[in-house]
Amino acid sequence: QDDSSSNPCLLYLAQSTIPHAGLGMFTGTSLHQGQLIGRVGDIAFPTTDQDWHNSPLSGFASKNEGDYHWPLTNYDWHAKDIGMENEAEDISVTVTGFGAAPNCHFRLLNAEEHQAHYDGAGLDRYTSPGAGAISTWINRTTTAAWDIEEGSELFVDYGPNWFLSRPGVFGLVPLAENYERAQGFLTRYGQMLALSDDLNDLVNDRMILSDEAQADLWSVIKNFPYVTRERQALPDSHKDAIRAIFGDIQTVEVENSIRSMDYLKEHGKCVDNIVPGNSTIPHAGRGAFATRFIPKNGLVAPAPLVHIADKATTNMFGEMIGPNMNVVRNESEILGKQLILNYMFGHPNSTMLLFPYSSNVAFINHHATKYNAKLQWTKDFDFFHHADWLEKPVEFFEDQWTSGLMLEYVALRDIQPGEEILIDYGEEWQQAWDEHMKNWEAIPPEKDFNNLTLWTEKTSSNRGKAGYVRAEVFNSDLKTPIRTVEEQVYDPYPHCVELQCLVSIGHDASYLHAPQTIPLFKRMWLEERDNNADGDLVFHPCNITWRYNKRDLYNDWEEDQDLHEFEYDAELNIRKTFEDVIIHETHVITHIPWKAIRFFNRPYTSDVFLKQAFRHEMGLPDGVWPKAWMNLPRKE
Ligand SMILES: C[S@@+](CC[C@H](N)C(=O)[O-])C[C@H]1O[C@@H](n2cnc3c(N)ncnc32)[C@H](O)[C@@H]1O
Repeated sequence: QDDSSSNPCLLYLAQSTIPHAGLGMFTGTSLHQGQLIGRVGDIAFPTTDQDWHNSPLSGFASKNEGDYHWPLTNYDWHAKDIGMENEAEDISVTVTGFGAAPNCHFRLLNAEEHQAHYDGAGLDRYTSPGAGAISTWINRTTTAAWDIEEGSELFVDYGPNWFLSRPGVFGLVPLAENYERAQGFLTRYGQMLALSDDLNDLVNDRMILSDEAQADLWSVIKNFPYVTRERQALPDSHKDAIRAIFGDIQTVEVENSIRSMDYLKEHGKCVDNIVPGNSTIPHAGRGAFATRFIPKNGLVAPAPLVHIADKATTNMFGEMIGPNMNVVRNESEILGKQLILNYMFGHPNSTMLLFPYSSNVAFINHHATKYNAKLQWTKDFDFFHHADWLEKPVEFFEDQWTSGLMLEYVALRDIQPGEEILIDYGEEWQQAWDEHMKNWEAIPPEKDFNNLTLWTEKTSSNRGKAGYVRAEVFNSDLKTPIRTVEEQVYDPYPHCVELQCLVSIGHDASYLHAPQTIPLFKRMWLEERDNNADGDLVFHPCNITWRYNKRDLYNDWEEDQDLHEFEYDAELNIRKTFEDVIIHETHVITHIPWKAIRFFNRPYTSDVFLKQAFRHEMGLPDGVWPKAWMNLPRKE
């Protein structure tokens, strides 16, 4: 894997340096602060309204309620952190690679993660049967938070809530403040060992206890039965504790979190043998390409797996009015399936699904005859891969909340650098794809009456609003004037975008106590008031009513930082509740700068929600899929 010094393996999966933490991700090269880790960012999958689609039939009042827990929840990120919050009403995001494999260690957060980018891989919804079948959210990059030595384990920030909400599952992982307190404890402990405030007495070995007694005492402290996060933050060995009294816990932890390159080459698995690129297969989107020569039977990539016991949890339902007059799911109407299903392995005789989550394996496409790789169960990595789970019935996995299975993609022949990696997804998949190709109908943009995607309100005509253009396209166009409501009658924006203005809608409390006052507010847009980080900084839907040319308004407009030539007036219709009273207000705001008017993507309009989008899990062959998991009758 690492035979060329000019092309070393950049990333490894290996046993974490944190005891009992399973897998860890390690860098195969040293990194400078700010440097991209690996070759590209990771792919992200939106899972939408998952609580609602799996809610009890009495339903929730809104799609944001409820708390359906499936194994992928442990690997999910907040949509806002990934830049995907406008995809749907309720959305959580699964990210492969750095989004799933590294551990979190609050003293060693050496890897910083960024947002994903929308890119449809050239699959146009009006012309390609592949549109909507792949994730358009890619390249969520990770960079080094500081200079990192080769062989270091990489840690990302899961956020404290992740651990605070899972004490039973993951033990008491120390948070940043626990390390502070543990460091304080160590200072006192050092003073006690020397019976002196001068910690140099420790170095000079003026301690009141023998080495052996010190080690015993430390083991009593560490092994005391009532676990706390502070105690977990203390170094494991007495030797490290003494070092940490002088340096700090972080220095000791950094040293302990480095594995030698020899160890990684021998015991780790390289996750840098493939990168995404445009697939050689029509309508497939992206594919995975070899970054180096991979010999026959060599490892293409390891694939740790999240298991899901019931594939029905990926079903997405239509809506109906429920017993409490709220919108609940209609059990008899499966409208679609979560996109992530296309990236999971399954078997026609089983309800189980497996999601491979290491870097770039999600990009591996299918070819029924030209496949050059296959899947097999990992034979080593006992600290993670539970071979005995292959004998367990499906019910066992319903209560298993952490992953513990690993497949490997292995080369069936020598693979040259730059070759696309292909596997065989199986006959069922091929049949489903052939069927999809036969039935898929191209719908021209003129027939786009906001009716191509699920859960959007159809219109009877497109009024010229046809075509799918992402908000980002409008937002990056500094030149073109934003159209007023009047202009939009003749020249509307597409259905999929909405204009919003950054305006502070708060006002004097005296008004709120006198709602009989005509709730109309008119004023100029003010930087300090409307774009104030201490304020609410919220965008609200707005109607652009007027446009001014800044040349007519100001002599020195070009000195303005905002080089857009225009300013705008807008009307905002706001609904508020105050002490159970609903108040409708109109805010007329004049002279709004371009930067305070943004286009937003409307929920349920992106390719994932296309009604005709292809959905089918990838198949694992009979010889690989465990018999014990075949809980469905065999189809003829
Ligand atoms: C695991 S993903 C592979 C990566 C995907 N191509 C991408 O761009 O993210 C599986 C999906 O890729 C597409 N795909 C894979 N092999 C294909 C093929 N032979 N023909 C058409 N589409 C294919 C299908 O949309 C399938 O559901």
